[in-house]
Amino acid sequence: TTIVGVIAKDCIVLGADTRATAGPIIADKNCRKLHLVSPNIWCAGAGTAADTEFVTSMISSNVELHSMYVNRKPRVATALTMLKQHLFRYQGHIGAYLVLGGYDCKGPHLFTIAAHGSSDKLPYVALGSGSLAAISVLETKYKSNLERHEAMELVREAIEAGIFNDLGSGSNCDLVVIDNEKATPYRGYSKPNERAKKEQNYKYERGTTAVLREDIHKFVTVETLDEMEVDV
Ligand SMILES: CCOc1ccc(-c2cc(C(=O)Nc3ccc(S(=O)(=O)NC(C)=O)cc3)c3ccccc3n2)cc1
Repeated sequence: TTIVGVIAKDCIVLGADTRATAGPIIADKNCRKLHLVSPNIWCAGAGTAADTEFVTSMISSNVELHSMYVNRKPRVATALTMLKQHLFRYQGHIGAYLVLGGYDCKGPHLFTIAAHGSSDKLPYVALGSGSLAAISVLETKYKSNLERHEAMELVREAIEAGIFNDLGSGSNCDLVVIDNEKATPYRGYSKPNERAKKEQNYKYERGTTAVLREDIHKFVTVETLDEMEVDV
């Protein structure tokens, strides 16, 4: 998995690859690793898929309940605290490594949260097995006050570094851009591994291959089997 987050001039951009693995097996070539927490808060997840999906879904519900209770739009800090406390309570046994990003009344916010409940607040982050490849791109090219499209391209390049240099990452790049008005998801923002259209038509007419012999074996009943002489 490669997941990244970047703070730009007027928005937050989160990105993720779409490969799900089970050991050496690719279990899903187009899974979703960007999760909606609230209309203005999203979370990218690395680690155990069930854990990242469930913990973000649970916090999404609790953030909505809290928002209704206090009668205010959700804050990123609220989601952060709920996630940290829940993950700390389970002492790392919930395998969720998260990049939490959003835009609230206090402006843009970007955090990483590790499975044990520790967190960091940073201008750009990368998590997952592809994070070393991704962070090398961000360290090289990140600058403050990136324009929206610049930040989207930087995140795409960081995710594709993970896709092409980490076997645990692959397939496509999903993005979500969050500004002070709305969040815009881009499912399949880039698809650098799309298979080219097949050059040939591999459908052959019936009869192309000659039938040399046809033996039709009737079903053998148990009685027939008993009468049959079988060489062992
Ligand atoms: C008391 C322990 O507290 C901790 C604090 C921080 C981290 C941590 C984890 C990561 C990290 O991303 N680990 C990680 C790797 C692969 C997948 S995966 O999903 O691609 N593969 C598997 C098998 O989970 C997920 C997460 C990380 C990455 C970049 C920079 C810093 C980092 N720090 C771990 C423990």
